[in-house]
Amino acid sequence: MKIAILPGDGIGPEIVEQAVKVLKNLGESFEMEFAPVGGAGYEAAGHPLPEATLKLAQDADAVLFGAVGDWKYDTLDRPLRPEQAILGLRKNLNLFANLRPAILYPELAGASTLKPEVVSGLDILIIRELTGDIYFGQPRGVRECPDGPFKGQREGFDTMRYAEGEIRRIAHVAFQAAQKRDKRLTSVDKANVLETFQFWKDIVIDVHKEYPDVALDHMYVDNAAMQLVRAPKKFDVMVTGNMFGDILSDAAAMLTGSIGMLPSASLDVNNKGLYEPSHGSAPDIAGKGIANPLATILSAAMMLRYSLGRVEQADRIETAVKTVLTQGLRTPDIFEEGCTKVGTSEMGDAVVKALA
Ligand SMILES: NC(=O)C1=CN([C@@H]2O[C@H](COP(=O)(O)OP(=O)(O)OC[C@H]3O[C@@H](n4cnc5c(N)ncnc54)[C@H](O)[C@@H]3O)[C@@H](O)[C@H]2O)C=CC1
Ligand SMILES: CC(C)CC(=O)C(=O)O
Ligand SMILES: [Mg+2]
Repeated sequence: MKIAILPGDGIGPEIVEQAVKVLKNLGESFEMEFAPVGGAGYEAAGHPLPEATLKLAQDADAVLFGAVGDWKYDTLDRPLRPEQAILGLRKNLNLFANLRPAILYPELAGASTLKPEVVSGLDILIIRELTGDIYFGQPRGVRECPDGPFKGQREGFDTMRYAEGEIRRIAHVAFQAAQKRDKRLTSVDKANVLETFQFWKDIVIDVHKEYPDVALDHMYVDNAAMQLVRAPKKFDVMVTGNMFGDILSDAAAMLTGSIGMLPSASLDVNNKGLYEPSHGSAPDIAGKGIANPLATILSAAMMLRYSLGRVEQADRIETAVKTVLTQGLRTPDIFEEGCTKVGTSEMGDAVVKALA
């Protein structure tokens, strides 16, 4: 079984190192091959997604990804910017279904910025469509404004679009996920303003006919953002488009105590996938040895569960993460009085030690 390991930039290499350490201590021999991606890809091969890296990802059984991006690349032409690597991987591997489970470990109830009673017991699943929407829609660019009061000036523009088949397939993923949980699905849209999301809503309602056992409701994205911090436990599964899902899942991350706790799986139709923490490359803390590696370690667990058919191994990792939290070990982002502050590598070592 071959895993492509793409550490990327910033804290990417530090946190991926911990997940690799955990994988190597499970008592199974996974073939792992490393390749540069993002800014590291640009430095190594002049492109954020070098051909060899893409081929490795395509040929592997699963991809473990760190994060890409650094402020120093923000002035490059867009096709050369590090973020194009993760967008390119998602598109080339058809990873249209992004699963972001926001679970609050009871030990971290006090680490959340929200009151413990608002978040304790939280277990929601955000399903984000990942290969469509305004992130990929064409045309886009900067042009001369053709009309209106700003005619003749430069304007920036992007295109929001969703094809029927794109909405149907993510809706099926969401309904099926809800069937395995509390059978409640909230579709998040902006149908009151956007044509694309009225269409989204209509298609989700149509797909619902095939899942009568799931209770479906609809919520505008602005209200959803508010409800996520007001009463997050009311949600079971949420499904939404690429941009809204990007934003809402970062908000949901804070319900779990830190964005360093939120793993993700990005899957194709056959459950082949790329696994990465939901956060970015955190250049502000890179190289300091303080990044929380748990989201990445939990992403590796998702990889074992969804793509590699090693459910028991995934369970072992998730139990080990619970154990280290019970032991009171905390990276600075989730630190509270009375706990033991540890760095990235110490946290990785502790998870390895806790593997039953
Ligand atoms: N999938 C990817 O590779 C993604 C890449 N990015 C890129 O990452 C770079 C930084 O973006 P930001 O907006 O700052 O988002 P970010 O998620 O990297 O960081 C936001 C804040 O969260 C903190 N943080 C993130 N992960 C953490 C962890 N594991 N432990 C402790 N603290 C953590 C950071 O220190 C920062 O204060 C940009 O270049 C951006 O484009 C952003 C999101 C996703
Ligand atoms: C860098 C972006 C393309 C992605 C992002 O913010 C995300 O996937 O959460
Ligand atoms: Mg994001």
